[in-house]
Amino acid sequence: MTTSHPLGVHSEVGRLRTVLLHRPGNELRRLTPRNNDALLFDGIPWVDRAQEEHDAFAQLLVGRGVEVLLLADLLAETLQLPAAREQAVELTCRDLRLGEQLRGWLRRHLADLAAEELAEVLVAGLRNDETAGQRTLVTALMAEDDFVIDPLPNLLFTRDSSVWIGERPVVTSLAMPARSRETQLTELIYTFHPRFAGTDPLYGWDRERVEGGDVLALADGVLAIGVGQRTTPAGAERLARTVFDQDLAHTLVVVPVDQERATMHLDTVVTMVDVDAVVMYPNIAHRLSARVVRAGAGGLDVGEPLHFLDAAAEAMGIPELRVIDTGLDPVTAEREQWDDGNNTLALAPKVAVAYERNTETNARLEASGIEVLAIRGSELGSGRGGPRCMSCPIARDPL
Ligand SMILES: NC(=[NH2+])NCCC[C@H](N)C(=O)O
Repeated sequence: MTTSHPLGVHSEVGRLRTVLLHRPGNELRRLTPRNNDALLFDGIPWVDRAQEEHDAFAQLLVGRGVEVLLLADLLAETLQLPAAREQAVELTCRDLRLGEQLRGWLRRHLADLAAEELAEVLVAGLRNDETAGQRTLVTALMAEDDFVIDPLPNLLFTRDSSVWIGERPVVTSLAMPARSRETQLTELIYTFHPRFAGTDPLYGWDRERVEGGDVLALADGVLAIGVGQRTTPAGAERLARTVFDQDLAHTLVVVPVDQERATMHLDTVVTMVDVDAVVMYPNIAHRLSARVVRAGAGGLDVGEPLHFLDAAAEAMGIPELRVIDTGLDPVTAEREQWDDGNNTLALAPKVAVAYERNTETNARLEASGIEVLAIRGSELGSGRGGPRCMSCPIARDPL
């Protein structure tokens, strides 16, 4: 293990020191052609290969001196603590679909599991036919393969279920039913795990919707927040008030994003690759707008809509936010955007991890002086997320 660095994130591109990943596991084996849409996957991944791809991603990061924390390890360690276990069991069993009888059994069953086993069930879920032959009206009427506890295949995208703003971990609040339980787990980890003792988590899983994929740390004190399919206007407002009150940022750049699957988060269309440069989906680059929001007397001071690049540059206090011109024809651009070509993870200024399949976008990045570290992702990508989605930076060096 690498030596640990002070926790905190003040930019998108400062040298990455510590990152939270989730190695995909049995939760992916729950996907079927009948449930994959609801579980937000566009296909049925070959799980062994997805794990190999993910291991290679993690190895690349370790090779570059990044400390990789795995969510399942942190969760199992957290669940060693009785208070954490109790909270986990209580929240999981709240689900109304269970009914009182099954809930009672589930409480006892979960309470008896060892920490690693409990972590596994919380992530991979539990099917009706795995309830040890419980005979209740609910289990009798549910199909055998219905879930009593839903699996969390999108835990892979650790970017969304928490985000560090300065020295504070923010527990987000996810919009889609298939993901809402994820942040109960990140909240547990940040609240109880000794690695995070002394940090003070913000926000919470049961608040107005904010997803980490919509949050970009443009510069110290300046955040961009996408509002669209996932983060709601009310979520952006609550985040603004929270970060201003806590002095974690002075400016928010609020960016409306089309409410479509292809652009479910801001980071599916724009990510930073240098202190003053972004890679951006060319088909919308000209029409992405934003409002600059600052703390005002008695509330929020909300600016008029500007072009995103102008709003961001103004907020960052720089003359221009450069766009790496990927110059792609609209069809290639659309294909590579769908495959997360714009979803790069910066390891340092001008160094970014990207999916290898987006050859044209990557070639243009290289031509603009960005070192591209290409990873395979044919299986990982079936959940519609790239290197940035699959990583939650916990420590980056100041710029
Ligand atoms: N930050 C991101 N772009 N995350 C991608 C998340 C993909 C995931 N299947 C979902 O629909 O939620």
